[in-house]
Amino acid sequence: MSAALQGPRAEPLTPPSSVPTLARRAPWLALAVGLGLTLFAWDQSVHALKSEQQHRFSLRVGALHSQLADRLAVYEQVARGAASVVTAFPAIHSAEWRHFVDGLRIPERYPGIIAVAYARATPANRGQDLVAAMRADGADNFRIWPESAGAERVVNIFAAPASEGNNRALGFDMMSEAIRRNAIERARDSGEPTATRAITLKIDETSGAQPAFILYQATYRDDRAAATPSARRAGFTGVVLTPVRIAPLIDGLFTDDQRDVGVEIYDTPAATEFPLYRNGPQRQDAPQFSAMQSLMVGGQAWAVRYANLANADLGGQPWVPSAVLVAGLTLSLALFQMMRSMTATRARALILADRITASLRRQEVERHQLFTQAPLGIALIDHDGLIMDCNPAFAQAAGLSRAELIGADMRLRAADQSAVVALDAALQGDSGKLEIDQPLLMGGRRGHFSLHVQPVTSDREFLFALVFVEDVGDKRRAEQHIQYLAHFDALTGLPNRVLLFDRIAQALKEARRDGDKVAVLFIDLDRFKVINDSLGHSFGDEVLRSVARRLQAGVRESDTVGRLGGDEFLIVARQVKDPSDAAQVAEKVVAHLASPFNVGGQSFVVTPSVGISLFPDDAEDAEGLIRCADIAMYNAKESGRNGYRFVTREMGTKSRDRMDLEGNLRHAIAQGELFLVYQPQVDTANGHIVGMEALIRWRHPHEGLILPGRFLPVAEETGLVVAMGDWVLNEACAQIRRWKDMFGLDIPVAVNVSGAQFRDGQLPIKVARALDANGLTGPELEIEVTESTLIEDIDGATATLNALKERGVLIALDDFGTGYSSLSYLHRLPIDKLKIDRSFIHDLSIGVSNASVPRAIVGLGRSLGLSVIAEGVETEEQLQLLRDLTCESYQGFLFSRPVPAEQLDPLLAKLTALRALPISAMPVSPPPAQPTAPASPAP
Ligand SMILES: Nc1nc2c(ncn2[C@@H]2O[C@@H]3COP(=O)(O)O[C@H]4[C@@H](O)[C@H](n5cnc6c(=O)[nH]c(N)nc65)O[C@@H]4COP(=O)(O)O[C@H]3[C@H]2O)c(=O)[nH]1
Repeated sequence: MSAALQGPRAEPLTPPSSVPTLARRAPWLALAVGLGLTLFAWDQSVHALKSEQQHRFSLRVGALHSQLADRLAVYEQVARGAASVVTAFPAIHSAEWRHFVDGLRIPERYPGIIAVAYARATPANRGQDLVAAMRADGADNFRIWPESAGAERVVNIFAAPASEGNNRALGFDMMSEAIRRNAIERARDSGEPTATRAITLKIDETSGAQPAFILYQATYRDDRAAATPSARRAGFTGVVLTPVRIAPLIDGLFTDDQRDVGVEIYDTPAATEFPLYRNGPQRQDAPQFSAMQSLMVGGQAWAVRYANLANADLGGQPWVPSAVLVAGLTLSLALFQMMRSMTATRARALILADRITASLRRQEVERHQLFTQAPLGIALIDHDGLIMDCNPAFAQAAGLSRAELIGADMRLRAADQSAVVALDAALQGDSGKLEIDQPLLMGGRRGHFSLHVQPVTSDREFLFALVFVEDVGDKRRAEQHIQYLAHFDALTGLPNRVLLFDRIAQALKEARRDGDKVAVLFIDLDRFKVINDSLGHSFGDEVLRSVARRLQAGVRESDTVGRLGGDEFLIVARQVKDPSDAAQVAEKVVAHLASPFNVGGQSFVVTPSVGISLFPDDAEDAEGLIRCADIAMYNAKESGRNGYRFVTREMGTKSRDRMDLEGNLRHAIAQGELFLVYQPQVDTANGHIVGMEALIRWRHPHEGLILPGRFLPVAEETGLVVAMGDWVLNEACAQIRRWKDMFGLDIPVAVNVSGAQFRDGQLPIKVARALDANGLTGPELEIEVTESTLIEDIDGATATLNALKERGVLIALDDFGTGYSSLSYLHRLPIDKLKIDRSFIHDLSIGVSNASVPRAIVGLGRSLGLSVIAEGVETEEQLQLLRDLTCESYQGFLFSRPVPAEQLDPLLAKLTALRALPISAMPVSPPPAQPTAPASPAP
């Protein structure tokens, strides 16, 4: 198949170069833009969230800071209030102080304030007065401490609510300690609430450091003293002090929902290392939001740092950035995917388009190849009958060039009118087929063409007509040849059986019409098988061709000579008025074949046996006539060959008998109807029995004894002869065994084997089995085979004979002298004995021959070292002649007919006795021939 006609190859699905780069990159660009926008939106949403949270944080910080400032202001108010009380009641006693402070309900309302105390300023030298006054007020153990002091003392005289710690602080000179002193002096000078830096309160010194501060509010002798610092210093009477622990102060300030904001307080804005207060566990290094605020506490600047703790709920919608991110990514990827699939679809579409285009191109090429290379002639004809196009095969069939054909008017130029009709029909929409034995177009080549004219339409509209042309010349010739082979004999060229039947049928039709007779002559060549077997098939074929020529030359033209097969010919003679007309034809046949044939340098005579049947006398159809002629031919053969016979009623009966015989023979073996007779073979010189030949007989239940000449041909034709031969072999061996046991028989018994047994290939095995079964060694048995059997397949026969010889049996060549072959093969065969055919012995007695053949055979035997026996010796004269020829032995009616085995027992007994005699006592002349009469009908 040409490459153009091959199917499309599987191509990889890669985008073709025609898909633009931009289109291929578009999904990636879209993905990049999508991701960019997503990140931007996410960033914006994060910023918005942060701003919102920052704002909320600021609001909360503002609220917290105000709360803190407010509380401290309230605490300052407490100090101020207490100072007002002291100013109003300078002589206030400790009980009244306690009463006043208890009324403030400090623990509940002012978390972190440890006490509200009052310290009185007194010059150092008036300290004892103060102690005395205090003791007089009920504080028995009151003393001022520490004792070493400056010129001015400010001594803690009242502290409420009463507690062990507060009581312990009584008498403490606060000017003795720098931080306190500093604060008191600022308080004294300013008249405003003044706080210390962060300190550890005296009451906490033992229990552990807790950041605290003390808020001082100075008291004066009268309010006017507050006008200037010096006036205030002059009118200074003491200070109200409120020690405050910072942690409780702040802790109590915030509600639970405010605790997610971390607060750190430092007492100096510069030192933010160690906080006075921290409400979170640890300071966060990088809190999300933080703010530093300052706070004035008693004239002391505090720094307050606010920061959102990790768990801070700053409101807003924190999920929004994540949602934006997820949505953006999803959308970007979806867009990417969609664009990719759109690009892939487009790419696939382009690939498909490419493929379809390629496929269309290929189809175009294929159509063109098909059109140009088609062995069928194709022409396209338009609606005017003009040739639009045609392929080379059409041009070749037409015998014109393509240029001459294109545009030619097919209808005007067609040489055959039927082609014009078919074309007209096609132009009208009808297809048609025809065969023409003309040129396709006038002026073109003549040929035998098969034309098929086919209109081509689309939507019922005629497009053009197609004319297919096939040159069927060769086909027709082949068909004619096949026809010829089907009806004619390939070897001779004569009509065969099929045509003969046809010719007879035709002749019968004519004869019925004209009231004539038809004669059928069945011709079989005598002894043709021998020619074929001995001289070879090609020789036989040449003889058959020569016979055919002579037969044809000898009949009228209206008669038919045919060959049925093998050496059987048939002549059908018409217009036969009388049987004598048929006889004349037969005589002519015999006469024509009478003169010798010369084939391959050899000259010989072939004689025919002819059987004649007549219509309507003998049969009314071909089959019947041939069967009758066949029967008549057999009769002619039986009657001595080389002649003709008309079929008779009796012949028909005989033929039927033959068929009956075949049927009965099949049962004969099984029914035990066969038996053997034995004919002695005698030494010509001394008359001693030297051997015996076993011969088959059939005792038919109705017909009595039947000789082999009648049933053997049937057995051979049907193949029954093989089974029959097996039986003979076994029976003969069994008889040898019996005779051996009875008389110590030591002469061979001969058994005939047919050609079929020989060809069977099993003969040596069967012989060995028969010998073994009867305990025989081999030389007791002699196998007789005819010359023609050997010549059929000389190599196969040699092998069989050698195998038999190896087993020890003797071989005799039967009917010797009747064959056509040269005798050159003899020395190659392991033969022991030649048997001169009885026809030569018979000829001796009637003086036809001068004994040249028997003499030659005896001479041949001697030269080859073979013994020679003559068959059919009936007279003393024949015996004498054989003695003269020094032929060693003979068999024949003269000595004994073939007889059943038991009839030979006396002879064999005698033979045994003779063997026992000394040689001198033996008779010199042969014993008188005493043909033993057969027990049952003479065999
Ligand atoms: N006119 C005349 N005939 C004599 C004379 N002496 C013997 N004959 C006959 O000559 C034939 C000799 O046998 P054959 O040539 O082998 O010829 C045999 C042999 O070819 C064949 N045949 C016989 N028995 C068998 C057998 O068992 N197997 C096969 N395959 N063939 C057998 O049948 C042929 C005919 O056998 P038979 O009828 O028994 O005929 C026998 C025998 O009866 C005589 O003096 N005058």
